[in-house]
Amino acid sequence: MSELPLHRVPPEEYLAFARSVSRNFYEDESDDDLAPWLRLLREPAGDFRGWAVRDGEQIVGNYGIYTMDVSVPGGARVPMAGVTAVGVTQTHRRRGILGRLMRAGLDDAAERGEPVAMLYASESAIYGRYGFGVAVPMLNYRIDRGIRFRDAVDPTLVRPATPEQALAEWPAVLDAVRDHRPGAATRTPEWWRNTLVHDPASWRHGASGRRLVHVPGRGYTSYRIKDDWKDNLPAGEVRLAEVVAVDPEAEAALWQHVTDLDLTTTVTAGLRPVDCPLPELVTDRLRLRPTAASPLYARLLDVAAAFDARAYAVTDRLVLDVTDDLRDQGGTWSLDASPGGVETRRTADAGDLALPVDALASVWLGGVRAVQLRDARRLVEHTPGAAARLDRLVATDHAPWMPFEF
Ligand SMILES: CC(=O)SCCNC(=O)CCNC(=O)[C@H](O)C(C)(C)COP(=O)(O)OP(=O)(O)OC[C@H]1O[C@@H](n2cnc3c(N)ncnc32)[C@H](O)[C@@H]1OP(=O)(O)O
Repeated sequence: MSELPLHRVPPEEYLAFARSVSRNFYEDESDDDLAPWLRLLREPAGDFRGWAVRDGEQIVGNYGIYTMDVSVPGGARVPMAGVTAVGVTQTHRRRGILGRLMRAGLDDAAERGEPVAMLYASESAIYGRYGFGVAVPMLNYRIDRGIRFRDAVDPTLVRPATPEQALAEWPAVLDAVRDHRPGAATRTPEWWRNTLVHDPASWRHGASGRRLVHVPGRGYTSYRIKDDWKDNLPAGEVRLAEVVAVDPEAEAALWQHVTDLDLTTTVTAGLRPVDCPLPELVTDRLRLRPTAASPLYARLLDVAAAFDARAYAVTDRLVLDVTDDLRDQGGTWSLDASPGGVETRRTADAGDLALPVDALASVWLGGVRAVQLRDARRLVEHTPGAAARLDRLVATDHAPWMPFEF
């Protein structure tokens, strides 16, 4: 059987592309529901790239990349291919269509000089084979209403925000947080409008429209409330989109606000950093129930550029013996770093440790410890103590964090 044709999707085909994405996620979105997303795909500032495989007139495979950047330790921003909208029609699965789309997307990203591709996976078993490793582990919290805080913060700090105010002020708050949080991306103007202004009913999943509140210039959150009643008593759920704050007082004030809203009993907060201050803000932490969130995965496309872009905690030199079955990033790399500078280059020296490229992506932002990878037999130490030395080298003050999905 001949291979189905794969092509780069031009903007005039984005509606057919979006319909295909929606179908492959088993969603029945109307063209009206898809309109805000289409505006985002067509936004010149977004520079979206899409690929599709066709069978006759029908798109049977879709794959997209948002042109983004990601913060790295030290505060620099690195170009990043944000892989999204991956799907293959039910009747065409397990014939290698995703594999072909993935190769096309990663080739394009590498040619454009993006040293890393990142994605959220729908199912965790899919992307390791393409060299993606967990780079930003995160937590979800389910929180009881009325949880007690150690130190009460002035509740009047939290103010309602209009979408216009939020559009004007919140991007700068997110950007300031990225200076000390590796792993975070930002949004284009149209993306912010989809986050703050546009709100079709299909995005609400039975909950209210968004409520926007902020500590002006210092922090923000938006949430929906899912109204519910049990035994004639209110049992609503506050569904937080993201809580982002520059300073500890603003963060505490926002948590205090969202965890004591009348007519609710529960707060759900997704995609929190593993060092979220919330458990330390409260006296009764067992009323916070953390579970593992869907992590952000990374695929290194240029090991030297990715490791040269970030800052290091101590001075050391390690040789990493990397295997990469899919692309050209395998081989021995010398990582020669100090708080003052870094040089990552290919070397003929023997490796202090050996690991696959997906495990190297897990270590890149300090999100997963090399010692843990060694203990799981995903990294082999040739020089005793090399894994712990790598951990000391890549250590960061704050854990990596990506506050939103894409
Ligand atoms: C970043 C994102 O957008 S995540 C969203 C991903 N999309 C979805 O989950 C929507 C529903 N699922 C789908 O559309 C499809 O099943 C996809 C896109 C996940 C996979 O597409 P396919 O064309 O079937 O994948 P393809 O045939 O290229 O499979 C490649 C390999 O991955 C494996 N694989 C594919 N899907 C899965 C899965 N869900 N779990 C485990 N392994 C998988 C295949 O078995 C195959 O393995 P092999 O190379 O050892 O034979």
